[in-house]
Amino acid sequence: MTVSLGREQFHGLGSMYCRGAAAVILTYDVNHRQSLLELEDRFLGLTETANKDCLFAIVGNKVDLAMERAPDGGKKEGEASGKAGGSCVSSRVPRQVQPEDAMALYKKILKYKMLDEGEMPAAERMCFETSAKTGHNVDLLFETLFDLVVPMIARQRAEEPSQIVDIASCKTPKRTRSGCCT
Ligand SMILES: Nc1nc2c(ncn2[C@@H]2O[C@H](COP(=O)(O)OP(=O)(O)OP(=O)(O)O)[C@@H](O)[C@H]2O)c(=O)[nH]1
Repeated sequence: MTVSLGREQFHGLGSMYCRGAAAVILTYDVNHRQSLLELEDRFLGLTETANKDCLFAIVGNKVDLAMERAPDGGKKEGEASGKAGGSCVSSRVPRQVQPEDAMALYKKILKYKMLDEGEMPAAERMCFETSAKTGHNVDLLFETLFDLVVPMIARQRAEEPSQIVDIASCKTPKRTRSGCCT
C-alpha cells in the first residue's frame, strides 16, 4: 500500500492509513517553507505504523507557481522550476523550498527511521518536484515508486511462510480403539 499524507482534517486517520504501508509520499508546497517543516513536525510521527523498510518519497508540489531566482538574485519572470510546462503563466511566487532542502529532509527521515542510507534509494531518486495542475513529474513519481515497491512486495511474499494449506497432504487422523464407534 502507498500512502500520501495531506490535509489537516485527515491527521487523525494518518497512522491508521499508514499501517503496513510499503511506501509513503510526503507532500509539501515548494512555495511554502512551513509545509516542508510540517512534514517533519507533524506527519513523520504518523508513519510509525508503516512497514519497517517502508520507502519514503518527498514531493514538492505546485512547482508551476514557482518563480526561479536568477543567479544575480533577480527573478526570472515566467520560468517555472523543473520545466513545469511553458503554457502555464499563472501568477508566480518566489519559491521558498529548494530541492536540496527536500533531500536533506529525506536523509533525516532515513536516520530517524534507522534505515541504512546505503540500502535505501538515493535522495536524488526519491525527491520530486511536481505540479498536480500541469501533471509535471506525476507519472515519474508513481512509476518510480511502483518500480521499487512491486519487487519489494514480491520478495517479502517469497520470504514469508506460505499461508496456503495443502488439504491433500493433510492425513486423516487414525482412529483409536478407545473411540466409542470402533
Ligand atoms: N497551481 C497549482 N495548484 C494546485 C496544485 N495542486 C493543488 N493545487 C490547488 O491547491 C488547492 C489545494 O489542493 P488540495 O488538493 O486540496 O491539496 P491540499 O493538500 O489540501 O493542499 P493545501 O490546501 O494547499 O495545503 C486547490 O485549489 C488545488 O486546485 C498544483 O500543482 N498547482
